[in-house]
Amino acid sequence: KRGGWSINDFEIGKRLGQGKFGRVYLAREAKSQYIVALKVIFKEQLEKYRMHHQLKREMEIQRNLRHPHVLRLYGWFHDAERIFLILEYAHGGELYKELHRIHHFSEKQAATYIASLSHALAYCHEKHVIHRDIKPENLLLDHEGRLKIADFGWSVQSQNKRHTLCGTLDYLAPEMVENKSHDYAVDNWTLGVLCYEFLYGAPPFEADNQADTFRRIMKVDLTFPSTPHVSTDAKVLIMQLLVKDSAKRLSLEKILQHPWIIKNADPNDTILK
Ligand SMILES: CC[C@@H](NC(=O)c1cc2[nH]nc(NC(=O)c3ccc(N4CCN(C)CC4)cc3)c2s1)c1ccccc1
Repeated sequence: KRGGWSINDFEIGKRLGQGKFGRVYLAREAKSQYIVALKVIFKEQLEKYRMHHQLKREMEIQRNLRHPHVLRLYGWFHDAERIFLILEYAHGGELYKELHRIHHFSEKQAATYIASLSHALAYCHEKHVIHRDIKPENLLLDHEGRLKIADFGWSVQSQNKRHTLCGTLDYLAPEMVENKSHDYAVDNWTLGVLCYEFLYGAPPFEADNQADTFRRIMKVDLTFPSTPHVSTDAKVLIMQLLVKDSAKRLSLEKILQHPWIIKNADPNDTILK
């Protein structure tokens, strides 16, 4: 399309999500009738949190990411006070709402999501993109229930200390909590946290307040409720990911070869590459 998009090209539908920097609406491109999600970010908010240039960088990255488990950013445009992102529409909504609705996922469902995330993260790491902010709120489901990592503002958000402090700490790896320089392995830690939460319905280091969550993360204070629906293999994988020394965490490749993943992940759902 020459000359770029404008808000007049779209019919806006219901509001889908609300975040710190903006809102997401269901929208339809008028000529093609193509359904998208339109994320509206207020420039004033961006300036206030000095996020503008970081947003630009993240948008460039996200635009170049093409993977079945990464939500597409088709394009963007802006007007005087807002920036609009044209995003893939994920018909199934937010994964964490599904998790809270059924309390926990089966081992097959949990393993499928962990395999999908591992494939998506391996792809992102090839492109030198570290997610750093994976949590159930950033995971969406498409019309077939397949996982999509959303919210391109990944390093934008995790680099902003204020945001992390007011958000949940449950997913932060020890090196993030200690504010050390971190590398790709933070995502492997997060996969361990997510695998635990998918199976037990709550993250492993949950506590009544931030200080206790910090302490539990730093100590890797990991306990498994005794429940019949979680196999030993699942616990072994979680223990191989929730390792304080980031160099010792299981690699993404090794996760995909793990007996629990091989046994439980649905090969159709975890699209290769
Ligand atoms: C991940 C957070 C991020 N979200 C996005 O970028 C988002 C991008 C994007 N694409 N498609 C979405 N779909 C939905 O949000 C959605 C929600 C509920 C749905 N259902 C309700 C229950 N029903 C039974 C089925 C249909 C269906 C789709 C979202 S959210 C964000 C960031 C900043 C501000 C707002 C939102």
